[in-house]
Amino acid sequence: MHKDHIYAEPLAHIQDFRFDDQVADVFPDMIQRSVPGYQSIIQTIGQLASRYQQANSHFYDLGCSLGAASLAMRRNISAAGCKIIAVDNSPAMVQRCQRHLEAFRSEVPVTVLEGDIREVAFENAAMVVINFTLQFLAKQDRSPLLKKVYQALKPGGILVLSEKIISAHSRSNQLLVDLHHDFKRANGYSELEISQKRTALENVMQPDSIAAHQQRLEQVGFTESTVWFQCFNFCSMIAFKQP
Ligand SMILES: Nc1ncnc2c1ncn2[C@@H]1O[C@H](C[S@+](CC[C@H]([NH3+])C(=O)[O-])CC(=O)[O-])[C@@H](O)[C@H]1O
Ligand SMILES: O=C(O)C(=O)Cc1ccccc1
Repeated sequence: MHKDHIYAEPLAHIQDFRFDDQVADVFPDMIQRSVPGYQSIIQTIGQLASRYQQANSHFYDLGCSLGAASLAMRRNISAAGCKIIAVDNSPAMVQRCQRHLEAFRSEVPVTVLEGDIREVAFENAAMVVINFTLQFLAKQDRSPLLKKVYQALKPGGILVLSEKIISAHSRSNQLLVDLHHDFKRANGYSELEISQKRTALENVMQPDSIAAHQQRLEQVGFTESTVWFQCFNFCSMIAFKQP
């Protein structure tokens, strides 16, 4: 596995973070060392696929990167006529995701699409996963996407939404950010790596608060949602479409 050293040396000019070849090559290491609970979240997505599968339905992985959530769902689907659709707009990610999925055998078909999740049409969904992707969309694009997801879900279907979050209170927000930075340091990132990556993400990733997410989910039609995971400033929610 390739180790992430992208921000290890001082950069004269820190460019906005992009999901290019350089990032795709180190992505498993980067996400593992940067997102507390990432592995547990992926495993739980598999468990949820097992519980919420419906025959003849679609499972979407929006902003799939290398397809970790798709692989977890695929291992857990046994119902007839199911299909996974993984979407990402980064050619570097889509290329590697395709290869990754081909490396393991399965009965469940997976289609990997290179495209913008704001433009792709969804239908017939038992489960939609948006694992750390909504945070990269402009704020005004978030509700329209979630509305589209709500409309594509079958009765009894679920959305799994994982996000980096901010807290509205500055003291708690600062503590969660500090604890996250401790986590990165404990995983071998230097102060320079932490601060240069933080700068690179500043313009491209705008987290919402949990309250803002809950309000948006309700506004697009989800009458019930719950936070099932939180560690520091990272959380994962499940939103339900009524059966
Ligand atoms: N508009 C867009 N359309 C399609 N893809 C997009 C868009 N914007 C960003 N992306 C894609 O969303 C992914 C976000 S990473 C997801 C991890 C994965 N879910 C995982 O479970 O390992 C999270 C992170 O790096 O923090 C990248 O691959 C982008 O190319
Ligand atoms: O690294 C960080 O500080 C993060 O917020 C998480 C992350 C992980 C991988 C790509 C972009 C952001």
